[in-house]
Amino acid sequence: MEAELAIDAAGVSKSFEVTVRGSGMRAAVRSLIRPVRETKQVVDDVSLTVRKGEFLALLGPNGAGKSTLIKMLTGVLVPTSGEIRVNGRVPHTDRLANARDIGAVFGQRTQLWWDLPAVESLNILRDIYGIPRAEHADRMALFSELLGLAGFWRTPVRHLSLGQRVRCDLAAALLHDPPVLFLDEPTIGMDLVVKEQVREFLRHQVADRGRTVLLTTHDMTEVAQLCDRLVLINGGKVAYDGTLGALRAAHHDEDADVEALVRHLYLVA
Ligand SMILES: Nc1ncnc2c1ncn2[C@@H]1O[C@H](COP(=O)(O)OP(=O)(O)OP(=O)(O)O)[C@@H](O)[C@H]1O
Repeated sequence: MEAELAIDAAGVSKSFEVTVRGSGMRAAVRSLIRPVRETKQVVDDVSLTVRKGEFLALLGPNGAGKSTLIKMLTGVLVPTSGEIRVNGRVPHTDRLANARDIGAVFGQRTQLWWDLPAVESLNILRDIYGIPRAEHADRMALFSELLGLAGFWRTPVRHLSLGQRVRCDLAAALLHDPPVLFLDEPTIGMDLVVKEQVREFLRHQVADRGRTVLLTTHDMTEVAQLCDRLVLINGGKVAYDGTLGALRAAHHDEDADVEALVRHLYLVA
């Protein structure tokens, strides 16, 4: 892998074995007695390289295969075929070392302990990662300031609003200072002011801290504001890989609305 690549995926595919059921009671009973299995191709021969310090948007319609791809890049899922290197490692075979060098936020699901205040989860993560206390205190102070956590991080996670909880998840993902950050719909459920605060935080993470970020989102304003490059997945395949500028140029419209351009890509891909 070239030294400047944070992520290098070559010909990656993922399929799942699923049970096919017809509709109606009779079909449901038949499927219990003799289930019909079929292979569902969810990610199909995806090749993708991401340079260190790049802010990449991974876009695509619902069910396109984005989360499945991220789960393979983080080592949660094993590809059916193809090769993945993240920070030079194969994520699913070197999970422990990989976990030290990546952070991940899945907006729909928390990684924090549900019954504990977020600050306690962050303290447990400090011990798991072996972060020196002074470093931990500095990062906590910074995250508290930039993400506005102090107002609610002593509340049990289960009592937090979605937007509050995801901000705590972001702090947890970055606590061990990983060079690569995976964000799967991180601003879901956030109000306008908090969204802007989180975007500013993410900009700082890339511009000042040099992190590599791979972001999936359905919010095209976010993409236009944050990302250097868009990779669009449709039906498990890469349908577009390039900058927003190149996409606009291809449409001969420098001011074209990013949402309209991406919608067009969804339809033609
Ligand atoms: N474990 C699984 N078993 C069977 N099918 C699965 C599994 N996980 C995901 N899928 C299917 O794979 C497809 C892609 O799902 P995925 O979650 O990767 O999509 P996505 O692009 O992240 O969508 P969204 O934008 O809605 O979050 C969907 O059709 C989904 O039902």
